[in-house]
Amino acid sequence: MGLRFTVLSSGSTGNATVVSTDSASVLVDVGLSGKKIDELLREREIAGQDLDGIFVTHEHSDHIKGLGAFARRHRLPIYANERTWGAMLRTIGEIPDEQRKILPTDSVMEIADLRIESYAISHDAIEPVGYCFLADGAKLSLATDLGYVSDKVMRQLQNSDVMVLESNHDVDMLRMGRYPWNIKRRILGDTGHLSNEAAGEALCRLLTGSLRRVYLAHLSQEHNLMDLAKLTVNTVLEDNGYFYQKDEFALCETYHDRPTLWDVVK
Ligand SMILES: Nc1ccn([C@@H]2O[C@H](COP(=O)(O)O)[C@@H](O)[C@H]2O)c(=O)n1
Repeated sequence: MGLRFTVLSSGSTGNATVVSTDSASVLVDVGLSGKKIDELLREREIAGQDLDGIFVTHEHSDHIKGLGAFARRHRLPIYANERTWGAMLRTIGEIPDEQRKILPTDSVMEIADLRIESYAISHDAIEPVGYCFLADGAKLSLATDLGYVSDKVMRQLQNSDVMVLESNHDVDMLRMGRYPWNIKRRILGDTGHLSNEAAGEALCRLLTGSLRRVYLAHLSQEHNLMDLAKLTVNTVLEDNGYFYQKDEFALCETYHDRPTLWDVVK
C-alpha cells in the first residue's frame, strides 16, 4: 500500500499522527493520554506494541501529554533531539535507557523502508522540529507549530506529495477574541502559530507539480473554523494566481476530536 498516514488528533487539546509503510509504523507526538491513543490506534487497527517508535516534535504538553505512559506501556523507542529530551524528562517520567534515542535536528534516519527527516522550525519550545517521511517515491511533510515558514523550511517542504500544514487561526478572530494580550502576541509572533493567511502564503510557494493534498491542521477551536480556514487559504491562492482543479489538488481536514481516514500518499 506504500506510505500512508492518519492524523489521530490535531490542535492544542492534543496532537498525534501515525505514519506507516508496509514494513514500518511510527507515531509522531503523543499529545493525548496514553489510554486515548491506544483507543484511537485500535480504531485504526494498529496495536501500540507494533509501532517501531515515537518521534517527538517538541515538549509542549499538547504533544507529549501521554508520551511517557504510552512509551513505557509498549516499550517503544522515543526519538527526540537532546535539548527536547532535557526539557521533557521531568514531565514524562522515567524512561528506560534503551528507549531513549537522540535524533539530532536536521538529521535523517531510516526504519526499514521509511526515511525520516527532522528539520528545525520556529516555535517557542526549546528546539522544535518538523518531520518529513519518505518511502516508495512518496513524500509526506508534517509542518505544525511554527510561527513562520523560513526559506530553509520552505526548501525542506519542497516536493512533498502530501502535507499536514498548520492553519491555526483567523487573525481577526484572534485579535477580537478573549485570550489575554500576551498570549495573542505569542500566537501571532514568529515563534507562535501559522494563521490561515500565512498557510495560504506558504502554499503559494509549495503548490508545485507533486503536491496533491494539504491537510489543514492545529486549528484553534476559539479562533478558527474549518470552512473559514479553507476559504482563506483558497482566497490567498487565487489572489496570487494559483487556480487548481479538484482532481489535481485538495485541501483536507484534520480534527481535534477524531482521526482522519488513512491517506495513502501516492
Ligand atoms: N489560555 C491559553 C489558550 C491557548 N494558549 C496557547 O495558544 C496557542 C493557540 O491555542 P488554540 O487553542 O487557540 O489553538 C497554543 O499554543 C495554546 O497552548 C495558551 O497559552 N493559553
